[in-house]
Amino acid sequence: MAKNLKLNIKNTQLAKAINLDSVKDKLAKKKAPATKEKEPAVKQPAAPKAKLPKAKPAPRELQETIEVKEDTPKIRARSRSVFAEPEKREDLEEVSFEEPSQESESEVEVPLQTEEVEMETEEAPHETFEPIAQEEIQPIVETVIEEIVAPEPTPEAPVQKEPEVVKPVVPPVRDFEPLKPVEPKAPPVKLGPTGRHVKDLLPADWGKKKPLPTDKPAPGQPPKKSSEEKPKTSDERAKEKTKEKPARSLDLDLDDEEKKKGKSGKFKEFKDLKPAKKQDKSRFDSRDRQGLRESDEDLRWRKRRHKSQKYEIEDTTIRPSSLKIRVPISIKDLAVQMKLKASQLVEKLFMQGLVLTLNDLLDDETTIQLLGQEFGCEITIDSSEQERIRITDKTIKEEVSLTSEDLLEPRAPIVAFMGHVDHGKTSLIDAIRKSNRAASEAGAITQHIGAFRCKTAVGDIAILDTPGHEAFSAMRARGADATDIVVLVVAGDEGIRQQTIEAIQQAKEAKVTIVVAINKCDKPNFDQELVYRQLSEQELLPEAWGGTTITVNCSAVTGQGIPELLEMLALQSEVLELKAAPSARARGVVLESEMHKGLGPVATVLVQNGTLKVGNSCVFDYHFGRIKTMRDEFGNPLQEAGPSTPVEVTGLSGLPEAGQEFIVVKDEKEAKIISDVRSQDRRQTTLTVKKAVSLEKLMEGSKDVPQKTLTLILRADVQGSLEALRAGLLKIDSKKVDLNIIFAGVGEISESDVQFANASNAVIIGFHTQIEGHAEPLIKQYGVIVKLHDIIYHAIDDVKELMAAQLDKIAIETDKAKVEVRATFKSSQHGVIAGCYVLEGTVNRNYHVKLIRAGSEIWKGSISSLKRVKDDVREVSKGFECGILLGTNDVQAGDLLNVYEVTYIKQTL
Ligand SMILES: Nc1nc2c(ncn2[C@@H]2O[C@H](COP(=O)(O)OP(=O)(O)OP(=O)(O)O)[C@@H](O)[C@H]2O)c(=O)[nH]1
Repeated sequence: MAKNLKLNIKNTQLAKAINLDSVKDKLAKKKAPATKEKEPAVKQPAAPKAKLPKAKPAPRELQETIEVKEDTPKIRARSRSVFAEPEKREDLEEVSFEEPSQESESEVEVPLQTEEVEMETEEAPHETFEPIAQEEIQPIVETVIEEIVAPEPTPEAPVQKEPEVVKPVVPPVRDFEPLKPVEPKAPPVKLGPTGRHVKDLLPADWGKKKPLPTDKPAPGQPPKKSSEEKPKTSDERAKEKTKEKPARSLDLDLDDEEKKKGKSGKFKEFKDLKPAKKQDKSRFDSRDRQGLRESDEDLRWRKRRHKSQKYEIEDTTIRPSSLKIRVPISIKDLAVQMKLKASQLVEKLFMQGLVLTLNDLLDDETTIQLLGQEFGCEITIDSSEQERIRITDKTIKEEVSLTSEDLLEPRAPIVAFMGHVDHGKTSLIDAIRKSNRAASEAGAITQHIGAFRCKTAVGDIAILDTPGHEAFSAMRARGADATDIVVLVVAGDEGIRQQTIEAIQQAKEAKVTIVVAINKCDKPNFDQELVYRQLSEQELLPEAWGGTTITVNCSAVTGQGIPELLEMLALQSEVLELKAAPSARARGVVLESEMHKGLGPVATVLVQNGTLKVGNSCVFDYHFGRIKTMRDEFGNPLQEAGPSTPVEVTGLSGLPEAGQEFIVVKDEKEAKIISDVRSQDRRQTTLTVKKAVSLEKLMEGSKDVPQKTLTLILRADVQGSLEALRAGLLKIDSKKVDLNIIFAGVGEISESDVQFANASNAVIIGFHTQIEGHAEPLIKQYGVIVKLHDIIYHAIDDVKELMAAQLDKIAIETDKAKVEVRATFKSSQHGVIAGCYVLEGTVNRNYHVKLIRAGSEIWKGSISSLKRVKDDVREVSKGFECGILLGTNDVQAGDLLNVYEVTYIKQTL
């Protein structure tokens, strides 16, 4: 207690002294902040003077104190109050008694108006001193004593007030600003809405590097240095005023160095290199106001980070250690999958002796796997899709042979009627079907493959009527492939002809049973023996002659022998043990296809195994479809078609080619996948073939390349006719003219066909088709040649003529007369005129002349003018004189003129 009392007394005395001093300090602080070291020295001598009876002279002492502490920075007093020890908390209390109005005034002052602040701080002591009388001071002292004597002074109370006092003194320092020593005498600054001072938001060199153009030195005064021309910040002004030299910013140091070094200094050079950047920095915009502007250091750091990140991305490319790919694959695609550059693969392949480009295809598994090993990647070949498309690898016969006997049932034979033109195939089928198809056929030639299912006395027969003309060889071959039995129709009055022989060969190649129908037995010149002999020559020895070949004499007109023929077919069917599995998925072959205007692609298919149902999803080689409708040969709708049934189906994605196989798959998606894969493979194959062909042509080019080309566009009503036409045209053999079919399609000749023909200078050949109404004006407009035919060999002959027309005509020279030049006459108008005498023959003015001098030809050309005396004449005969004007003036007396006629003839293919 005693100790506490003693302390209280001391504190009381001190408080009295400090009370006065605090007033002095308060005034002094506003004038100049004191240093921390000097403060005790100032305060302690003031303490004994701070007695209450001697309160009156206090103002004078204060005045003296103020004078003494004039240079003492005010901030020291305040910063001390913040960090003061607990026993010196009186100072803090004093600070709390400072007039808030003055603090607030100084706090709201704008730093750039430093002069005004200084003026206020200088005048403040006078203003404060005069109104503060002794009476006013006394109660303040008492209050202070009471507070200090209080039994439990709360140390937090002054601390809570500290931020209010200190906050304006210590300016907020931005991270990117160079740290500056806290300026003791820095005036309170005004903060912006962002909590930062405007100065801090400005670039460090803002306002320093751009002297105002109007800032010229006053007359008579020395010109200011560049550094002096810069607007001074409040900090600089404070430094100048206190005449202290604290650590300066980097910019100022550099400026000093620049002054020392002159214009050749490094800093100067740097500034010169980046003037634009400097100019940008001097801008002050909303980004600066919001504190979003990045400093140079920030930008440099960002660049460094960006660079390092980039490097890391390149360096950390993750390459697969194993891959599963499909073959064939292009080098480009393989590189993408291996995360490599294509050039790297090309380089490795080159090292292995393979010169390839990016788009070349790799299909050799070993090469691909070796390539993968070079880059540490294990490559396996994905054959799942290849297996998928191999669903038709097994033939239908193989598939049936592998089917369980329980599932197999006997099926109707598929019979193809083949033979020479007009030997009576269609008539014979008609006799069987009791229908008459031949009457409606153009040129009495069967142009389309037909398919029928006939009910006969011996059972059902599926009949294919194949065309007889040679152009249909391809179709016939396909017909033979799809059939079980070939009925070889031979007219008994004519015997075997060329196309009969072809049909025999195709049937033999297809290993199909042959039954010979010797037709037209009703004719008087029917010769059975002749046909037997010819058959035996073709290694088809008739049964009648001890062979195995079945022959039947018949007549389509009278119907003679037709039942025997059907019996023979049934017998052969039994021998062949024709069976199929109706419960299996349907498989078969496309016989015909055409584009129907309303139905789209329509195909005639022959079901060979299984049962085809409406709604089945099928793959037609590289086309697919879902069976929408199904009809028989009479147009009757069907819901399903069993083995050996030809039907017409719709719902296809495209127009399948005759002879292509079809197979039913799980669903439409599966069908699409398979057709897509097949299309892709086909494209690649086509590209390879084209490349090879072009290379071959290139090699042949040096020998004999056709100089002329006839370009064609083909249109036919159905796919079979189109192929037959194309096959017939491609058979035209010519070394002089090349035939180029740029498009072949089913349907009418359209506008686009005409435009295409015009663009490619092509001729359009229409076979069993017609021209669309809109296309006709275009044909006239462009002058495109369009040839329409219903008979295939007429179309082929027409094309041959067109090909021949492409060839240049051959000039043939025929000697007509011999003429001697006996004199020459010069004409100012025409040149030299030869005065001639016709030795032999007749000279016509349309003839040509060879000028012979001393046995050699010196000129060759046409006669420009032929005259008798002064008259132009058409001809001059032997023994007459005439004047001949040639195309040359080099004519002399004694020259001979060989007169000849030039005629042109067409070349043949
Ligand atoms: N006398 C007689 N004439 C027949 C007989 N069969 C066919 N013909 C005639 O022979 C001609 C040709 O008959 P088609 O049935 O068109 O002959 P095709 O073999 O089908 O001819 P392509 O369709 O060109 O292959 C027709 O005029 C028939 O009338 C027959 O048995 N006796």
